[in-house]
Amino acid sequence: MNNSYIALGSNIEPRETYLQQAVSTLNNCPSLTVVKQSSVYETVPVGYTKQADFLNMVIEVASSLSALELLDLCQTIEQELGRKRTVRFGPRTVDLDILMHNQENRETERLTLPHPRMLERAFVLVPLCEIAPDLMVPATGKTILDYRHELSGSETDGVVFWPGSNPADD
Ligand SMILES: Nc1ncnc2c1ncn2[C@@H]1O[C@H](COP(=O)(O)OP(=O)(O)OP(=O)(O)O)[C@@H](O)[C@H]1O
Ligand SMILES: Nc1nc2c(c(=O)[nH]1)N=C(CO)CN2
Repeated sequence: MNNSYIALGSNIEPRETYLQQAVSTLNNCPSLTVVKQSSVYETVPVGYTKQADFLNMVIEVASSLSALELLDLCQTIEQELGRKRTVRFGPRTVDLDILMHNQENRETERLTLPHPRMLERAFVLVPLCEIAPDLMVPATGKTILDYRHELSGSETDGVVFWPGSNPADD
Protein backbone atom coordinates (compact mmCIF):
# COMPACT_ATOMS: atom_id res chain seq x y z
CA MET A 1 0.00 0.00 0.00
CA ASN A 2 1.14 3.53 -0.79
CA ASN A 3 0.39 6.49 1.41
CA SER A 4 -0.12 9.90 -0.22
CA TYR A 5 -1.26 13.41 0.64
CA ILE A 6 -3.24 15.48 -1.87
CA ALA A 7 -4.06 19.21 -1.65
CA LEU A 8 -7.36 20.35 -3.15
CA GLY A 9 -8.32 23.90 -4.10
CA SER A 10 -11.23 25.61 -5.83
CA ASN A 11 -12.07 29.26 -6.48
CA ILE A 12 -14.96 28.98 -8.92
CA GLU A 13 -18.46 28.43 -7.49
CA PRO A 14 -19.82 26.10 -6.33
CA ARG A 15 -16.42 25.73 -4.61
CA GLU A 16 -17.44 23.38 -1.81
CA THR A 17 -19.31 21.10 -4.24
CA TYR A 18 -16.23 20.85 -6.48
CA LEU A 19 -14.09 19.81 -3.48
CA GLN A 20 -16.67 17.25 -2.31
CA GLN A 21 -17.04 15.82 -5.84
CA ALA A 22 -13.27 15.45 -6.20
CA VAL A 23 -13.01 13.66 -2.83
CA SER A 24 -15.90 11.29 -3.58
CA THR A 25 -14.63 10.55 -7.10
CA LEU A 26 -11.24 9.60 -5.62
CA ASN A 27 -12.87 7.52 -2.88
CA ASN A 28 -14.99 5.65 -5.44
CA CYS A 29 -11.87 4.36 -7.22
CA PRO A 30 -11.39 0.69 -6.35
CA SER A 31 -7.60 1.14 -6.06
CA LEU A 32 -7.80 3.99 -3.53
CA THR A 33 -9.24 4.86 -0.12
CA VAL A 34 -9.47 8.30 1.43
CA VAL A 35 -8.06 7.72 4.93
CA LYS A 36 -8.25 11.22 6.42
CA GLN A 37 -9.63 14.56 5.38
CA SER A 38 -8.93 17.99 6.83
CA SER A 39 -11.44 20.72 7.42
CA VAL A 40 -12.03 23.18 4.59
CA TYR A 41 -10.40 26.63 4.83
CA GLU A 42 -11.15 29.82 2.93
CA THR A 43 -7.86 31.30 1.75
CA VAL A 44 -6.64 34.46 0.02
CA PRO A 45 -5.12 33.78 -3.40
CA VAL A 46 -1.33 33.41 -3.47
CA GLY A 47 0.72 34.08 -6.62
CA TYR A 48 -1.79 35.54 -9.06
CA THR A 49 -3.73 37.70 -6.57
CA LYS A 50 -6.43 39.29 -8.78
CA GLN A 51 -8.80 36.36 -8.44
CA ALA A 52 -11.48 35.09 -6.05
CA ASP A 53 -10.69 33.51 -2.68
CA PHE A 54 -10.11 29.76 -2.64
CA LEU A 55 -11.47 26.94 -0.57
CA ASN A 56 -8.60 24.56 0.26
CA MET A 57 -8.30 21.24 2.06
CA VAL A 58 -5.92 18.26 2.25
CA ILE A 59 -6.62 14.53 2.22
CA GLU A 60 -4.58 11.43 3.00
CA VAL A 61 -5.10 8.46 0.68
CA ALA A 62 -4.00 4.82 0.75
CA SER A 63 -3.73 3.23 -2.68
CA SER A 64 -2.06 0.61 -4.84
CA LEU A 65 -1.14 3.37 -7.34
CA SER A 66 2.33 4.58 -8.24
CA ALA A 67 2.94 8.32 -8.01
CA LEU A 68 2.49 8.74 -11.78
CA GLU A 69 -0.71 6.66 -11.79
CA LEU A 70 -2.04 8.88 -8.99
CA LEU A 71 -1.11 12.02 -11.00
CA ASP A 72 -2.99 10.62 -14.05
CA LEU A 73 -6.04 10.02 -11.86
CA CYS A 74 -5.89 13.53 -10.34
CA GLN A 75 -5.59 15.15 -13.78
CA THR A 76 -8.51 13.10 -15.13
CA ILE A 77 -10.66 14.28 -12.21
CA GLU A 78 -9.59 17.92 -12.78
CA GLN A 79 -10.68 17.58 -16.40
CA GLU A 80 -13.96 15.85 -15.55
CA LEU A 81 -14.79 18.68 -13.15
CA GLY A 82 -14.21 21.23 -15.87
CA ARG A 83 -10.83 22.72 -15.08
CA LYS A 84 -9.48 24.98 -17.84
CA ARG A 85 -5.78 25.91 -17.74
CA THR A 86 -5.56 29.60 -18.72
CA VAL A 87 -3.60 31.81 -16.33
CA ARG A 88 -0.69 30.22 -14.43
CA PHE A 89 -1.73 30.05 -10.74
CA GLY A 90 -5.13 31.41 -11.95
CA PRO A 91 -8.78 30.48 -11.25
CA ARG A 92 -9.80 26.83 -11.29
CA THR A 93 -12.89 24.73 -10.58
CA VAL A 94 -10.65 22.20 -8.88
CA ASP A 95 -6.90 21.72 -8.55
CA LEU A 96 -5.41 18.50 -7.19
CA ASP A 97 -1.74 18.62 -6.23
CA ILE A 98 0.13 15.58 -4.96
CA LEU A 99 2.03 16.80 -1.92
CA MET A 100 3.81 13.58 -0.96
CA HIS A 101 3.80 9.93 -2.03
CA ASN A 102 5.32 7.76 0.71
CA GLN A 103 8.75 9.31 1.34
CA GLU A 104 9.48 9.60 -2.42
CA ASN A 105 11.86 12.31 -3.55
CA ARG A 106 11.85 12.96 -7.30
CA GLU A 107 12.18 15.76 -9.80
CA THR A 108 10.97 14.89 -13.29
CA GLU A 109 9.22 16.96 -15.94
CA ARG A 110 5.78 15.62 -15.04
CA LEU A 111 6.11 15.19 -11.32
CA THR A 112 8.13 16.67 -8.47
CA LEU A 113 7.82 15.17 -4.98
CA PRO A 114 7.40 16.49 -2.40
CA HIS A 115 5.39 19.21 -4.19
CA PRO A 116 7.94 22.01 -4.77
CA ARG A 117 5.85 24.82 -3.26
CA MET A 118 4.06 23.00 -0.42
CA LEU A 119 6.40 24.09 2.39
CA GLU A 120 5.90 27.80 1.76
CA ARG A 121 2.11 27.71 1.33
CA ALA A 122 -0.07 28.44 4.36
CA PHE A 123 -3.10 27.16 2.40
CA VAL A 124 -1.39 23.73 2.30
CA LEU A 125 0.44 23.62 5.66
CA VAL A 126 -2.53 24.66 7.84
CA PRO A 127 -4.88 21.86 6.64
CA LEU A 128 -2.02 19.34 6.33
CA CYS A 129 -0.92 20.08 9.90
CA GLU A 130 -4.47 19.37 11.06
CA ILE A 131 -4.30 15.75 9.81
CA ALA A 132 -0.53 14.98 9.81
CA PRO A 133 1.49 17.22 12.16
CA ASP A 134 4.17 14.55 12.73
CA LEU A 135 4.65 13.65 9.04
CA MET A 136 8.37 13.83 8.18
CA VAL A 137 9.27 15.79 5.05
CA PRO A 138 11.81 13.73 3.03
CA ALA A 139 15.45 14.88 3.15
CA THR A 140 14.79 17.68 5.66
CA GLY A 141 14.61 16.00 9.09
CA LYS A 142 11.65 18.29 9.82
CA THR A 143 7.94 17.65 10.33
CA ILE A 144 4.89 19.44 8.93
CA LEU A 145 4.39 21.00 12.38
CA ASP A 146 7.92 22.46 12.21
CA TYR A 147 7.12 24.08 8.85
CA ARG A 148 3.70 25.24 10.09
CA HIS A 149 5.45 27.06 12.96
CA GLU A 150 7.72 28.85 10.48
CA LEU A 151 4.76 30.56 8.76
CA SER A 152 4.29 34.23 9.63
CA GLY A 153 1.12 35.54 11.25
CA SER A 154 0.20 37.41 8.08
CA GLU A 155 0.41 34.16 6.08
CA THR A 156 -1.78 32.17 8.48
CA ASP A 157 -4.24 35.11 8.77
CA GLY A 158 -5.08 34.45 5.11
CA VAL A 159 -6.31 30.91 5.94
CA VAL A 160 -9.66 30.92 7.74
CA PHE A 161 -11.60 27.89 8.99
CA TRP A 162 -14.71 27.35 6.81
CA PRO A 163 -17.66 26.70 9.21
CA GLY A 164 -19.37 23.35 9.09
CA SER A 165 -16.54 21.60 7.27
CA ASN A 166 -14.86 19.80 10.17
CA PRO A 167 -15.13 16.04 9.39
CA ALA A 168 -15.37 15.38 13.18
CA ASP A 169 -18.74 17.23 13.12
CA ASP A 170 -20.33 14.58 10.83
N1 LIG B 1 3.50 17.14 -7.09
C1 LIG B 1 2.78 17.49 -8.18
N2 LIG B 1 1.43 17.43 -8.16
C2 LIG B 1 0.70 17.78 -9.25
N3 LIG B 1 1.24 18.22 -10.43
C3 LIG B 1 2.59 18.28 -10.50
C4 LIG B 1 3.41 17.93 -9.38
N4 LIG B 1 4.72 18.08 -9.75
C5 LIG B 1 4.72 18.51 -11.01
N5 LIG B 1 3.45 18.63 -11.49
C6 LIG B 1 3.14 19.09 -12.85
O1 LIG B 1 2.71 20.43 -12.77
C7 LIG B 1 1.93 20.69 -13.93
C8 LIG B 1 1.12 21.95 -13.73
O2 LIG B 1 0.18 21.71 -12.71
P1 LIG B 1 -0.96 22.76 -12.41
O3 LIG B 1 -1.52 23.32 -13.67
O4 LIG B 1 -1.92 22.09 -11.46
O5 LIG B 1 -0.12 23.91 -11.68
P2 LIG B 1 -0.72 25.02 -10.81
O6 LIG B 1 -1.78 24.39 -9.94
O7 LIG B 1 -1.12 26.20 -11.64
O8 LIG B 1 0.49 25.46 -9.87
P3 LIG B 1 1.07 24.72 -8.62
O9 LIG B 1 1.78 23.49 -9.13
O10 LIG B 1 1.99 25.73 -8.02
O11 LIG B 1 -0.05 24.36 -7.68
C9 LIG B 1 1.12 19.43 -14.11
O12 LIG B 1 0.83 19.21 -15.46
C10 LIG B 1 2.02 18.32 -13.54
O13 LIG B 1 2.58 17.50 -14.55
N1 LIG C 1 -5.08 30.52 -1.70
C1 LIG C 1 -4.66 29.81 -2.74
N2 LIG C 1 -3.85 30.38 -3.66
C2 LIG C 1 -3.42 29.64 -4.71
C3 LIG C 1 -3.83 28.31 -4.88
C4 LIG C 1 -4.70 27.74 -3.91
O1 LIG C 1 -5.10 26.55 -4.00
N3 LIG C 1 -5.09 28.52 -2.86
N4 LIG C 1 -3.37 27.57 -5.92
C5 LIG C 1 -2.49 28.10 -6.76
C6 LIG C 1 -1.93 27.26 -7.84
O2 LIG C 1 -2.03 25.94 -7.58
C7 LIG C 1 -2.06 29.48 -6.71
N5 LIG C 1 -2.58 30.20 -5.60
